[in-house]
Amino acid sequence: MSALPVLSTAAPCDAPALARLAVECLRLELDTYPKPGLVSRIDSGSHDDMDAATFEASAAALEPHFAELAQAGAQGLPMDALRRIGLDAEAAMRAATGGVNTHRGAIFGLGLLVAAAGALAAPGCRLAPGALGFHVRARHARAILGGPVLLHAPGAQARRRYGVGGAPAEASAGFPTLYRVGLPALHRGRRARAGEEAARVEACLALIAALDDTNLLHRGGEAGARFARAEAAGFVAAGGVAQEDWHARAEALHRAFVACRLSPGGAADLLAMTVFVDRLERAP
Ligand SMILES: CC(C)(COP(=O)(O)OP(=O)(O)OC[C@H]1O[C@@H](n2cnc3c(N)ncnc32)[C@H](O[C@H]2O[C@H](COP(=O)(O)OP(=O)(O)OP(=O)(O)O)[C@@H](O)[C@H]2O)[C@@H]1O)[C@@H](O)C(=O)NCCC(=O)NCCS
Ligand SMILES: Nc1ncnc2[nH]cnc12
Repeated sequence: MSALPVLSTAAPCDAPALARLAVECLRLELDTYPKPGLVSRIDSGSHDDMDAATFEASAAALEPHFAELAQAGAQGLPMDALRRIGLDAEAAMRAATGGVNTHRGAIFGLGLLVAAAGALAAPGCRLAPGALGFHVRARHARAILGGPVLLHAPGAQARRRYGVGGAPAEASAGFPTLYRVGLPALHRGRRARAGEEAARVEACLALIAALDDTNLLHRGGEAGARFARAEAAGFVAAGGVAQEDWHARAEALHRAFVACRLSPGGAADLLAMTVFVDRLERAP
Protein backbone atom coordinates (compact mmCIF):
# COMPACT_ATOMS: atom_id res chain seq x y z
CA MET A 1 0.00 0.00 0.00
CA SER A 2 1.49 3.39 -0.97
CA ALA A 3 1.82 6.07 1.71
CA LEU A 4 -0.63 8.97 1.47
CA PRO A 5 1.03 12.40 1.03
CA VAL A 6 1.19 14.41 4.24
CA LEU A 7 -0.91 17.52 3.73
CA SER A 8 0.11 20.68 5.58
CA THR A 9 -2.37 23.28 6.90
CA ALA A 10 -5.19 23.62 4.41
CA ALA A 11 -4.68 26.56 2.07
CA PRO A 12 -7.49 27.96 -0.08
CA CYS A 13 -7.33 27.07 -3.76
CA ASP A 14 -10.67 27.79 -5.49
CA ALA A 15 -11.28 31.25 -6.95
CA PRO A 16 -13.86 32.50 -4.38
CA ALA A 17 -11.67 31.34 -1.47
CA LEU A 18 -8.56 32.97 -2.93
CA ALA A 19 -10.50 36.22 -3.42
CA ARG A 20 -11.72 36.10 0.20
CA LEU A 21 -8.14 35.55 1.35
CA ALA A 22 -6.90 38.53 -0.71
CA VAL A 23 -9.54 40.80 0.84
CA GLU A 24 -8.71 39.45 4.31
CA CYS A 25 -5.07 40.43 3.69
CA LEU A 26 -6.11 43.98 2.73
CA ARG A 27 -8.12 44.16 5.98
CA LEU A 28 -5.19 42.85 8.04
CA GLU A 29 -3.01 45.59 6.54
CA LEU A 30 -5.66 48.16 7.56
CA ASP A 31 -5.90 46.61 11.07
CA THR A 32 -2.15 47.01 11.60
CA TYR A 33 -1.07 49.92 13.81
CA PRO A 34 1.29 51.80 14.09
CA LYS A 35 2.23 51.99 10.37
CA PRO A 36 4.09 55.28 9.79
CA GLY A 37 2.00 57.81 7.87
CA LEU A 38 -0.55 55.20 6.75
CA VAL A 39 -4.28 54.85 7.30
CA SER A 40 -5.39 52.37 10.00
CA ARG A 41 -8.46 51.85 12.15
CA ILE A 42 -6.89 54.23 14.70
CA ASP A 43 -6.37 57.27 12.45
CA SER A 44 -5.91 58.49 8.86
CA GLY A 45 -2.16 59.06 9.08
CA SER A 46 -0.92 61.52 6.44
CA HIS A 47 -4.22 61.45 4.51
CA ASP A 48 -7.13 63.84 4.62
CA ASP A 49 -9.11 62.32 1.76
CA MET A 50 -9.50 58.78 3.12
CA ASP A 51 -9.99 56.80 6.34
CA ALA A 52 -10.57 53.21 7.46
CA ALA A 53 -14.14 53.25 6.09
CA THR A 54 -12.84 54.24 2.63
CA PHE A 55 -10.41 51.30 2.70
CA GLU A 56 -13.13 48.89 3.92
CA ALA A 57 -15.44 49.95 1.10
CA SER A 58 -12.65 49.56 -1.43
CA ALA A 59 -11.58 46.11 -0.15
CA ALA A 60 -15.15 44.79 -0.26
CA ALA A 61 -15.66 46.08 -3.81
CA LEU A 62 -12.54 44.26 -5.00
CA GLU A 63 -13.55 40.72 -3.96
CA PRO A 64 -15.40 39.73 -7.17
CA HIS A 65 -12.53 41.11 -9.26
CA PHE A 66 -9.97 39.07 -7.32
CA ALA A 67 -12.16 35.99 -7.94
CA GLU A 68 -12.13 36.81 -11.66
CA LEU A 69 -8.34 37.14 -11.57
CA ALA A 70 -7.97 33.75 -9.83
CA GLN A 71 -10.23 32.19 -12.46
CA ALA A 72 -8.25 33.86 -15.28
CA GLY A 73 -5.03 32.51 -13.75
CA ALA A 74 -6.49 28.99 -13.57
CA GLN A 75 -7.38 29.26 -17.27
CA GLY A 76 -3.85 30.40 -18.11
CA LEU A 77 -5.01 33.71 -19.62
CA PRO A 78 -2.33 36.23 -20.67
CA MET A 79 -1.46 39.63 -19.16
CA ASP A 80 -3.81 41.51 -21.52
CA ALA A 81 -6.76 39.68 -20.00
CA LEU A 82 -5.48 40.26 -16.44
CA ARG A 83 -4.99 43.97 -17.21
CA ARG A 84 -8.61 44.33 -18.38
CA ILE A 85 -9.83 42.76 -15.12
CA GLY A 86 -7.42 45.01 -13.17
CA LEU A 87 -8.78 48.13 -14.88
CA ASP A 88 -12.37 47.06 -14.04
CA ALA A 89 -11.22 46.57 -10.44
CA GLU A 90 -9.73 50.09 -10.40
CA ALA A 91 -13.10 51.45 -11.64
CA ALA A 92 -14.91 49.52 -8.88
CA MET A 93 -12.45 50.95 -6.33
CA ARG A 94 -13.10 54.50 -7.51
CA ALA A 95 -16.89 53.95 -7.46
CA ALA A 96 -16.68 52.60 -3.88
CA THR A 97 -14.46 55.43 -2.58
CA GLY A 98 -15.87 58.45 -4.41
CA GLY A 99 -12.82 58.59 -6.68
CA VAL A 100 -10.07 58.14 -4.08
CA ASN A 101 -7.05 55.94 -4.87
CA THR A 102 -6.93 53.49 -1.97
CA HIS A 103 -5.71 50.24 -3.51
CA ARG A 104 -4.42 50.82 -7.06
CA GLY A 105 -1.03 49.32 -6.23
CA ALA A 106 -2.62 46.40 -4.39
CA ILE A 107 -4.99 45.69 -7.28
CA PHE A 108 -1.93 45.37 -9.49
CA GLY A 109 0.48 43.40 -7.26
CA LEU A 110 -1.96 41.37 -5.17
CA GLY A 111 -4.05 40.85 -8.31
CA LEU A 112 -1.09 39.24 -10.09
CA LEU A 113 -0.41 37.03 -7.05
CA VAL A 114 -4.08 35.98 -6.89
CA ALA A 115 -3.95 35.04 -10.58
CA ALA A 116 -0.77 33.05 -9.93
CA ALA A 117 -2.46 31.30 -6.98
CA GLY A 118 -5.40 30.43 -9.26
CA ALA A 119 -2.94 28.80 -11.64
CA LEU A 120 -0.91 26.90 -9.03
CA ALA A 121 -2.93 26.18 -5.88
CA ALA A 122 -4.04 22.60 -5.26
CA PRO A 123 -6.53 21.36 -2.65
CA GLY A 124 -5.10 21.04 0.85
CA CYS A 125 -1.47 21.73 -0.07
CA ARG A 126 0.72 24.71 0.57
CA LEU A 127 2.82 25.86 -2.37
CA ALA A 128 6.60 25.58 -2.52
CA PRO A 129 8.49 28.64 -1.16
CA GLY A 130 8.77 31.31 -3.87
CA ALA A 131 6.27 29.62 -6.22
CA LEU A 132 3.89 32.56 -6.66
CA GLY A 133 6.57 35.18 -7.40
CA PHE A 134 8.36 32.80 -9.72
CA HIS A 135 5.15 32.20 -11.66
CA VAL A 136 4.45 35.95 -12.08
CA ARG A 137 7.99 36.55 -13.33
CA ALA A 138 8.13 33.55 -15.65
CA ARG A 139 4.67 34.08 -17.12
CA HIS A 140 4.18 37.86 -17.23
CA ALA A 141 7.47 39.80 -16.76
CA ARG A 142 7.83 40.86 -20.38
CA ALA A 143 4.18 41.95 -20.71
CA ILE A 144 4.31 43.86 -17.40
CA LEU A 145 7.37 45.85 -18.46
CA GLY A 146 6.02 46.40 -21.98
CA GLY A 147 2.55 47.47 -20.78
CA PRO A 148 0.98 50.90 -21.23
CA VAL A 149 2.20 53.70 -18.95
CA LEU A 150 -0.35 56.10 -17.43
CA LEU A 151 1.62 59.28 -18.08
CA HIS A 152 -0.15 61.56 -15.62
CA ALA A 153 -0.37 59.09 -12.68
CA PRO A 154 1.69 60.41 -9.73
CA GLY A 155 3.50 57.06 -9.50
CA ALA A 156 4.44 57.05 -13.18
CA GLN A 157 5.70 60.64 -12.90
CA ALA A 158 7.79 59.74 -9.84
CA ARG A 159 9.22 56.71 -11.66
CA ARG A 160 10.33 58.88 -14.57
CA ARG A 161 11.60 61.77 -12.46
CA TYR A 162 13.59 59.70 -9.96
CA GLY A 163 14.52 56.76 -12.18
CA VAL A 164 12.98 54.06 -9.97
CA GLY A 165 11.11 50.96 -11.16
CA GLY A 166 8.07 51.12 -8.82
CA ALA A 167 5.27 48.56 -8.89
CA PRO A 168 5.94 47.15 -12.40
CA ALA A 169 9.63 46.49 -11.61
CA GLU A 170 8.78 44.76 -8.33
CA ALA A 171 6.17 42.51 -9.98
CA SER A 172 8.16 41.68 -13.11
CA ALA A 173 11.14 40.60 -10.99
CA GLY A 174 8.91 38.18 -9.02
CA PHE A 175 8.49 40.45 -5.94
CA PRO A 176 12.10 40.38 -4.63
CA THR A 177 11.38 42.90 -1.85
CA LEU A 178 8.45 40.81 -0.62
CA TYR A 179 10.52 37.60 -0.54
CA ARG A 180 13.86 39.00 0.64
CA VAL A 181 12.57 41.57 3.11
CA GLY A 182 8.83 41.31 3.86
CA LEU A 183 8.52 37.58 4.57
CA PRO A 184 11.72 37.24 6.63
CA ALA A 185 10.65 40.29 8.69
CA LEU A 186 7.18 38.82 9.27
CA HIS A 187 8.77 35.57 10.53
CA ARG A 188 11.32 37.48 12.64
CA GLY A 189 8.49 39.58 14.10
CA ARG A 190 6.65 36.38 15.11
CA ARG A 191 9.73 35.16 16.95
CA ALA A 192 9.59 38.31 19.13
CA ARG A 193 6.35 36.83 20.57
CA ALA A 194 4.57 40.18 20.69
CA GLY A 195 1.67 38.89 18.56
CA GLU A 196 0.62 38.83 14.89
CA GLU A 197 -0.04 42.57 14.66
CA ALA A 198 3.49 43.27 15.93
CA ALA A 199 4.88 40.85 13.33
CA ARG A 200 3.06 42.84 10.63
CA VAL A 201 4.50 46.09 12.03
CA GLU A 202 7.99 44.56 11.77
CA ALA A 203 7.29 43.57 8.14
CA CYS A 204 5.88 47.01 7.33
CA LEU A 205 8.88 48.89 8.75
CA ALA A 206 11.35 46.56 7.03
CA LEU A 207 9.54 47.08 3.72
CA ILE A 208 9.56 50.88 4.12
CA ALA A 209 13.33 50.73 4.76
CA ALA A 210 13.98 48.67 1.61
CA LEU A 211 11.48 49.76 -1.05
CA ASP A 212 11.77 52.51 -3.68
CA ASP A 213 8.24 53.61 -2.89
CA THR A 214 6.88 55.99 -5.51
CA ASN A 215 4.36 57.39 -3.02
CA LEU A 216 7.16 58.55 -0.73
CA LEU A 217 8.94 60.11 -3.71
CA HIS A 218 5.78 61.73 -5.04
CA ARG A 219 4.94 63.33 -1.68
CA GLY A 220 8.36 63.96 -0.13
CA GLY A 221 10.83 64.01 -3.03
CA GLU A 222 14.23 62.35 -2.62
CA ALA A 223 14.83 63.95 0.79
CA GLY A 224 11.48 62.74 2.14
CA ALA A 225 12.01 59.21 0.84
CA ARG A 226 15.55 59.12 2.27
CA PHE A 227 14.30 60.30 5.67
CA ALA A 228 11.48 57.70 5.70
CA ARG A 229 13.75 54.82 4.74
CA ALA A 230 16.47 55.78 7.24
CA GLU A 231 13.97 56.12 10.12
CA ALA A 232 12.39 52.76 9.32
CA ALA A 233 15.81 51.11 8.98
CA GLY A 234 16.78 52.58 12.39
CA PHE A 235 13.69 51.02 14.00
CA VAL A 236 14.52 47.58 12.56
CA ALA A 237 18.26 47.83 13.38
CA ALA A 238 17.47 48.74 17.01
CA GLY A 239 15.62 45.42 17.42
CA GLY A 240 12.23 46.16 15.83
CA VAL A 241 9.28 44.71 17.70
CA ALA A 242 11.64 42.72 19.94
CA GLN A 243 12.33 46.00 21.80
CA GLU A 244 10.34 46.39 24.99
CA ASP A 245 9.11 49.87 23.97
CA TRP A 246 8.54 49.00 20.27
CA HIS A 247 4.98 50.28 20.23
CA ALA A 248 5.89 53.74 21.58
CA ARG A 249 8.82 53.93 19.12
CA ALA A 250 6.64 52.95 16.16
CA GLU A 251 4.01 55.51 17.22
CA ALA A 252 6.68 58.22 17.41
CA LEU A 253 7.72 57.30 13.85
CA HIS A 254 4.08 57.46 12.76
CA ARG A 255 3.81 61.01 14.14
CA ALA A 256 7.07 62.02 12.43
CA PHE A 257 5.83 60.76 9.04
CA VAL A 258 2.48 62.53 9.50
CA ALA A 259 4.27 65.80 10.35
CA CYS A 260 6.00 65.59 6.93
CA ARG A 261 2.84 64.24 5.17
CA LEU A 262 4.77 61.13 4.11
CA SER A 263 2.82 58.00 3.18
CA PRO A 264 4.55 54.75 2.12
CA GLY A 265 1.55 53.34 0.20
CA GLY A 266 3.71 50.90 -1.80
CA ALA A 267 5.07 49.32 1.39
CA ALA A 268 1.49 49.04 2.72
CA ASP A 269 0.51 47.12 -0.43
CA LEU A 270 3.54 44.85 -0.10
CA LEU A 271 2.59 44.15 3.53
CA ALA A 272 -0.81 42.83 2.38
CA MET A 273 0.91 40.79 -0.36
CA THR A 274 3.45 39.40 2.14
CA VAL A 275 0.62 38.14 4.36
CA PHE A 276 -1.08 36.59 1.30
CA VAL A 277 2.06 34.72 0.24
CA ASP A 278 2.74 33.65 3.84
CA ARG A 279 -0.70 31.96 3.94
CA LEU A 280 -0.25 30.07 0.68
CA GLU A 281 3.43 29.05 0.59
CA ARG A 282 5.42 26.84 2.94
CA ALA A 283 8.08 28.68 4.95
CA PRO A 284 11.53 28.34 3.32
C1 LIG B 1 1.02 49.12 -13.39
C2 LIG B 1 0.40 50.27 -12.66
C3 LIG B 1 -0.16 49.81 -11.32
C4 LIG B 1 1.50 51.28 -12.48
O1 LIG B 1 1.07 52.46 -11.87
P1 LIG B 1 1.97 53.77 -11.74
O2 LIG B 1 2.42 54.14 -13.08
O3 LIG B 1 1.24 54.78 -10.94
O4 LIG B 1 3.25 53.27 -10.97
P2 LIG B 1 3.77 52.98 -9.51
O5 LIG B 1 3.77 54.17 -8.64
O6 LIG B 1 5.05 52.27 -9.63
O7 LIG B 1 2.72 51.99 -8.87
C5 LIG B 1 1.38 52.23 -8.57
C6 LIG B 1 1.07 52.02 -7.09
O8 LIG B 1 1.76 50.88 -6.55
C7 LIG B 1 2.17 51.16 -5.20
N1 LIG B 1 3.68 51.26 -5.17
C8 LIG B 1 4.45 52.34 -5.06
N2 LIG B 1 5.77 52.03 -5.11
C9 LIG B 1 5.80 50.70 -5.22
C10 LIG B 1 6.88 49.76 -5.31
N3 LIG B 1 8.15 50.16 -5.30
N4 LIG B 1 6.57 48.46 -5.41
C11 LIG B 1 5.29 48.04 -5.41
N5 LIG B 1 4.21 48.88 -5.33
C12 LIG B 1 4.48 50.18 -5.25
C13 LIG B 1 1.49 52.45 -4.84
O9 LIG B 1 0.11 52.17 -4.45
C14 LIG B 1 -0.33 52.51 -3.13
O10 LIG B 1 -0.37 53.89 -2.92
C15 LIG B 1 -1.57 54.43 -3.49
C16 LIG B 1 -2.08 55.56 -2.59
O11 LIG B 1 -1.16 56.61 -2.59
P3 LIG B 1 -1.55 58.14 -2.23
O12 LIG B 1 -0.31 58.84 -1.89
O13 LIG B 1 -2.64 58.21 -1.29
O14 LIG B 1 -2.27 58.65 -3.45
P4 LIG B 1 -2.08 59.21 -4.84
O15 LIG B 1 -3.41 59.07 -5.48
O16 LIG B 1 -0.95 58.52 -5.51
O17 LIG B 1 -1.77 60.77 -4.71
P5 LIG B 1 -1.86 61.87 -3.54
O18 LIG B 1 -3.06 61.60 -2.73
O19 LIG B 1 -0.59 61.76 -2.78
O20 LIG B 1 -1.95 63.16 -4.29
C17 LIG B 1 -2.54 53.31 -3.53
O21 LIG B 1 -2.82 52.98 -4.88
C18 LIG B 1 -1.78 52.18 -2.90
O22 LIG B 1 -2.17 50.94 -3.42
C19 LIG B 1 1.51 53.17 -6.17
O23 LIG B 1 0.60 54.26 -6.21
C20 LIG B 1 -0.80 50.83 -13.45
O24 LIG B 1 -0.33 51.79 -14.31
C21 LIG B 1 -1.58 49.87 -14.32
O25 LIG B 1 -1.17 49.58 -15.41
N6 LIG B 1 -2.75 49.41 -13.89
C22 LIG B 1 -3.62 48.59 -14.74
C23 LIG B 1 -4.08 47.36 -14.03
C24 LIG B 1 -3.21 46.16 -14.30
O26 LIG B 1 -2.40 46.09 -15.19
N7 LIG B 1 -3.38 45.12 -13.53
C25 LIG B 1 -2.66 43.88 -13.70
C26 LIG B 1 -3.43 42.71 -13.25
S1 LIG B 1 -4.27 42.92 -11.79
N1 LIG C 1 -3.18 51.84 4.85
C1 LIG C 1 -2.82 52.62 3.82
N2 LIG C 1 -2.69 53.96 3.99
C2 LIG C 1 -2.34 54.75 2.94
N3 LIG C 1 -2.11 54.30 1.71
C3 LIG C 1 -2.24 52.98 1.49
N4 LIG C 1 -2.11 52.23 0.37
C4 LIG C 1 -2.38 50.96 0.70
N5 LIG C 1 -2.69 50.85 2.00
C5 LIG C 1 -2.62 52.09 2.53
